[in-house]
Amino acid sequence: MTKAAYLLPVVAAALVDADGRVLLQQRPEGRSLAGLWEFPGGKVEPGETPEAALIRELEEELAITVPQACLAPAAFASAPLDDRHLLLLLYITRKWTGVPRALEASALRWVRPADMHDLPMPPADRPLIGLLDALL
Ligand SMILES: Nc1nc2c([nH]c(=O)n2[C@H]2C[C@H](O)[C@@H](COP(=O)(O)OP(=O)(O)OP(=O)(O)O)O2)c(=O)[nH]1
Repeated sequence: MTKAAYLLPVVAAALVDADGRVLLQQRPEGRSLAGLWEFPGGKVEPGETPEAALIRELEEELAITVPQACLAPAAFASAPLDDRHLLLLLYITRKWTGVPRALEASALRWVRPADMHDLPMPPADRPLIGLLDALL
């Protein structure tokens, strides 16, 4: 059996608009995976629930507020990431307050899942595209 690497829990959101498009953000220069298009979110801090972490990240990154009841667990990804092992929990949300602004990302873009195949995304996100397409 392969020895498990240190698990890195990350939460992310597929914000879905009325046309079934999903908000992606571009990781800025100077960070790991720079230039790639990702789902907004980030690392779960020690002592934080996944949902609280996601609500915090969405405020910090996009200046939007999402009620916990509007976060629907949807899919996950499991992939090696450097010397750790990423466990990415993806939630779907269709309701939030505020207009998303790129406070940390270099750009935002609304994309249909079928069109995500043509965008550079982190390798862990690839299996999530088909799952999202089936769910939306
Ligand atoms: N938010 C988000 N992170 C993702 C996705 N796919 C993926 O591999 N990741 C990785 C990138 C990061 O290593 C980690 C998210 O943590 P973070 O966004 O808070 O990371 P960070 O830039 O602050 O820190 P670092 O990676 O530069 O060390 O998960 C995704 O779709 N959304």
